[in-house]
Amino acid sequence: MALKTLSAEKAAALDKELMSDGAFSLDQLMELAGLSVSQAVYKFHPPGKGKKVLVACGPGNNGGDGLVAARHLKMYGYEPTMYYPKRPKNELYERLTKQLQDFEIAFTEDFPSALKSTDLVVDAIFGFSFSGAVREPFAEVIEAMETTKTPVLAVDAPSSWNIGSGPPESGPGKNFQPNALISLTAAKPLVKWYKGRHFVGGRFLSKAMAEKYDLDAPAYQGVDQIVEVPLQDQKL
Ligand SMILES: NC(=O)C1=CN([C@@H]2O[C@H](COP(=O)(O)OP(=O)(O)OC[C@H]3O[C@@H](n4cnc5c(N)ncnc54)[C@H](O)[C@@H]3O)[C@@H](O)[C@H]2O)[C@H](O)CC1
Ligand SMILES: [K+]
Repeated sequence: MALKTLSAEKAAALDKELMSDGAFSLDQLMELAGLSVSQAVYKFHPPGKGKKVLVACGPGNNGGDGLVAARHLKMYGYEPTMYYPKRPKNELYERLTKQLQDFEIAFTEDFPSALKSTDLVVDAIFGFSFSGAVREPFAEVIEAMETTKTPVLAVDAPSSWNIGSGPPESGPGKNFQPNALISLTAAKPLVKWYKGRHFVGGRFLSKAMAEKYDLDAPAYQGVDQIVEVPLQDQKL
């Protein structure tokens, strides 16, 4: 079965529609997205494999998903450390950051050093609104994720990849191949170039909305917020 994907433009339009006609707030969508990310971490890298998780957050909502996920990970018994170098003045992100501080979650400004002692990295730097060449300080972070032997789980997209055409032809991210990916709402066309384990999450799509955007609703089981996509179904 071919996997149906959502372009960057359609993903942005769907996001907007969920928050207008769909009557969701961004807080709700981000909470569900981040909860899905935390479940994907648990499935891909259960605490028994190592509890230290370095969560790299970018300046937009992809970074917001990382902030939410970290709070849930702490609840599950992980020891998250946050790398969050660009913090726009935004009430939602500020509240999520305050929650993490209250949960005594550490923040670092030195990604390369933190990477040396972590068991897993969550890449929540860029999602479907990324475009162009990576600007600092994220270029060096992407280069570090590209070469590390530590497993990396990417949120919605491997950061630096073009949503439609995959890894960049040159520069940071050219050889970035995360070990796990959680697509939110639906896979993006970049999954064609992706080789690792793949989860889908973001369990907030009505049947009508899925049909309107020509998406297959994932077969979520019970209380799960994620579904794993078998490799053979990843063909586009
Ligand atoms: N419906 C859903 O599936 C939901 C998904 N969510 C998550 O939101 C992101 C998309 O968030 P958005 O704020 O639109 O953008 P990004 O986080 O991808 O990035 C924007 C951010 O990055 C900066 N930027 C863009 N290009 C570059 C560059 N080349 N170099 C440096 N910086 C760059 C830009 O200026 C912005 O600051 C989606 O992927 C999901 O993860 C929601 O949480 C809920 C609903
Ligand atoms: K990402």
